Parts: sequence; C-alpha cells; structure tokens
Amino acid sequence: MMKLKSPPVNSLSLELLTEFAISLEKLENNRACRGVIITSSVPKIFSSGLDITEMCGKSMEHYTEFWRAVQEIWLRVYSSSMVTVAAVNGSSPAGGCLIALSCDYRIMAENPKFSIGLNEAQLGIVAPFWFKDTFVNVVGHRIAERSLQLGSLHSAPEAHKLGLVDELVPEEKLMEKAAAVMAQWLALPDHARQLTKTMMRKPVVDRLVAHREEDIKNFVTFISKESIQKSLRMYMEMLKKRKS
Ligand SMILES: CCCCCC/C=C\CC(=O)SCCNC(=O)CCNC(=O)[C@H](O)C(C)(C)COP(=O)(O)OP(=O)(O)OC[C@H]1O[C@@H](n2cnc3c(N)ncnc32)[C@H](O)[C@@H]1OP(=O)(O)O
Repeated sequence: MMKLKSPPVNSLSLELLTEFAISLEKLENNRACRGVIITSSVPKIFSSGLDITEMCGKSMEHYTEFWRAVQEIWLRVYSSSMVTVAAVNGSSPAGGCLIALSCDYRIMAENPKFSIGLNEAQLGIVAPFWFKDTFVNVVGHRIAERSLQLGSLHSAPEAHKLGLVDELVPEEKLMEKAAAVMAQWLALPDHARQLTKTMMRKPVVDRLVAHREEDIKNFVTFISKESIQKSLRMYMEMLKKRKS
C-alpha cells in the first residue's frame, strides 16, 4: 500500500512527486510485489492536485523540472506492470484525479462532500492531452469533453454514475474493499493481465513519450504567461479567502 502523506492537502509538490516516483520504482523492481493500493493518510483529502505554488512565480528551469516530474509520475502509474487500485478516501481535484484515473480500478468513499474531477478550466489552465486521453479512456469522449470544458468537480455519487470511479463504499469499508479487489485482480496470471494492460494503454503512453520535450516546452511557455500567472494567483487567493 502507498499512502500519500503531505498535510494539509497532499498537494503534489516537486518533493512529493519525486518521493512518489522513487517509491513506485522500488515496488516495480520488487518481483514479490504484484500490486499496490494508492490512498491517502490525510483525512478527507486524497490529493488536492498539483501544488499550485510550484507553478507560480518560479523560474523557467523550475517549471521544466516540475513538469518533468509530473510526466514521470503519470508514466509510472499509467504504465505500471503492477495492479494499481486507487482507494479514494477524500477529495481529489485535478492532478489528484489524474493519479486515480491512471490506476486500474478506483474505489471511492461514499461521502457526497468528497469531489473528484479535472477542474483545470476553473483555474484558467488547460489539461494537457495526456490528462485528457487518460480521462477519455475511463469515461468516454462525451462525458470527458463536457466535464473538461466545464472544469467540473463531481461529487462521489455523480462520479460513480459517470464511471469516473468504479465503486462507492462506506468510508469504513474502503480499505477492506480495496484489498478484496486487489485479491480478485491478482488471481489472474500476471503476464496475461500485463500484456492486456500494455495493449490498452500503449498508444496513450507512446504519445507522451514521443512528445515529452515538446510537452514540457508547451507547459513552460503557457505557465510563464503573465495572464496565467495572474489566474493562478487569483485562484490561490480565492482558496485562502474561502477559508477565512
Ligand atoms: C499546458 C499547461 C498545462 C497546465 C496543466 C496543469 C495541470 C494540473 C492542474 C492541477 O492539478 S492544479 C491544482 C488544482 N487543485 C485544485 O483546484 C484544488 C484546490 N484546493 C481545494 O479545493 C481545497 O484546498 C481542498 C483540496 C478541497 C481541501 O479543502 P480544505 O478546506 O480541507 O483545505 P483548504 O483550507 O482549502 O487548503 C489548506 C491549505 O492548502 C492550500 N492548498 C490547497 N490546494 C492546494 C494546491 N493544489 N496547491 C497548493 N496549495 C494548496 C490552501 O491554499 C490552504 O493554504 P493556507 O491558506 O493554509 O496557507
């Protein structure tokens, strides 16, 4: 099991992304480890997505390093040879949702206050093509298009209805259910499951691998624009105001 632990909201900072990638690599290289449940140890939050402070007021070099780390975590989770189950025990906007979408199966706590979705448009930013591709592969084109254009955050019941999460369970049963799902998936021979997973996901993975540097350049150019920086600052201020 891998528990995200970076209070207060598990925002995906460069440090957390790097630690996450190292831990995944260790598991991946351990032949005895055939599956991983990804969850959070922060109450009510799975992950608040990318750490916005990493994308505000920093240098081009920093944005480059940060975005490479975001790509890396997606490549590792999405193309993992292990069975990956997301036990979504709290809200999971944007990058947090991407982590869950990249797993093989998603179980979410049945709490209508928890929300999940790719809400980038609400921040004035655009989800990159590989976020979009991952989303489309889970929910289909129409639902992904509407949800992305509106930057929707869906409540847990709504997310289940849309197929964004596979199952809802009472919070106290989440880990038990995740373990049961893992056992079910691990009952199959690894090679058949792994080859099937690769067949289904390879086109999307290859697309980023082929355009990785271009994608970084795009991100750095986009995020460095004063208008985008202004939107992000305003969004952070809104988060802080909402609190007080
Ligand atoms: C070509 C260009 C491509 C660009 C693609 C970019 C792709 C990905 C985008 C992202 O992932 S951007 C991140 C999107 N995330 C969000 O919109 C979530 C924002 N946060 C929230 O909605 C809430 O914080 C929460 C997660 C629902 C939790 O609410 P709660 O009430 O429990 O906590 P808060 O009081 O709101 O927050 C505590 C503390 O954390 C700060 N914070 C929250 N989220 C982030 C974040 N993502 N990054 C950095 N910091 C975050 C928040 O401001 C509070 O700070 P303080 O006021 O305590 O200093």
